[in-house]
Amino acid sequence: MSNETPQVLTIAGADSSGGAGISADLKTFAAQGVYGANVFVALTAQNTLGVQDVLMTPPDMIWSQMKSIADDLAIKAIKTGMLGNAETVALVAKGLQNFDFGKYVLDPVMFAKGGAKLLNPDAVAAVKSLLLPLTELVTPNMPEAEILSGQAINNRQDMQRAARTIQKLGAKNVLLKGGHGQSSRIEDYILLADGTDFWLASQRVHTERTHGTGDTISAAITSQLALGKTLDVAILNGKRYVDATIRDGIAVGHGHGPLNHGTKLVTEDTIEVLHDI
Ligand SMILES: Nc1ncnc2c1ncn2[C@@H]1O[C@H](COP(=O)(O)OP(=O)(O)OP(=O)(O)O)[C@@H](O)[C@H]1O
Ligand SMILES: Cc1ncc(COP(=O)(O)O)c(N)n1
Repeated sequence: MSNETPQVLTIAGADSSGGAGISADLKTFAAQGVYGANVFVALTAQNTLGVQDVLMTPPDMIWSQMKSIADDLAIKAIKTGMLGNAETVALVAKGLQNFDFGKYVLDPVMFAKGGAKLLNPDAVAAVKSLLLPLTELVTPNMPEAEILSGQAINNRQDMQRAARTIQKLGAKNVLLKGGHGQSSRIEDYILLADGTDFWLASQRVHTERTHGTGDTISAAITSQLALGKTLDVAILNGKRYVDATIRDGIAVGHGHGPLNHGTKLVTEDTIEVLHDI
């Protein structure tokens, strides 16, 4: 790593199986060539089969971690993942306003792949009112976008409408991820601050090994922003990276296995950029 290596931060939860949360973020940061710092807001006892236990970090300790980083490091971009409850959401929002951590990518993690709740339902209002207005980009999956927008999503028009609603709540730019579902073609929708939009389409990899896809794409985009890329390029490069980590899979665990963050696969041709669909 050279002296020019940008520093980024993740504020999220720990996954003991190493596939999602802060583990996925740090592996992605390293693969993208940035330096990653971390604030642990929760520990989870978790594996590829589910979440067995959760321990939230005491609020004072969350604040101390943020302050320690702000006092010493030069963070260029930040992402948040699992935040757990409304108190932590409010504290992180205060930290984002108090310290300069650069451009902010919000992955509004609500559930693990197996369905376990990673955000109390009563914290959704705090995410909407306190975090969305601070974001450079928010990256909901379909169920999260339905909850944030209050609108059902059954087709592409619904995705566009939900993204517009989320933007009206204060998010500058929106990436609505299309990974959920069974269709063989996956379409992610991007609505930018100036009202322009585009889709990123790819072929679904038919695999159970998708633990941490959301963490990985948001961490890759955060890295790309810290490296100075424009948002549209950052999103495309983030999508290419997560696609390669899924396509070049590894066998770990007995359920929703993790991604291959160390992949050397280059998948430029597998992602289509579409302005009209
Ligand atoms: N089976 C798959 N094959 C190819 N790409 C996928 C697959 N599953 C997800 N992706 C891609 O991975 C990225 C993350 O999408 P997804 O909708 O899975 O997010 P997520 O549900 O937030 O992930 P997580 O479950 O980790 O929170 C998206 O760009 C999506 O298109
Ligand atoms: C600590 C933590 N953060 C985020 C996720 C979401 O990832 P996934 O939905 O792929 O399980 C997770 N399972 N655990």
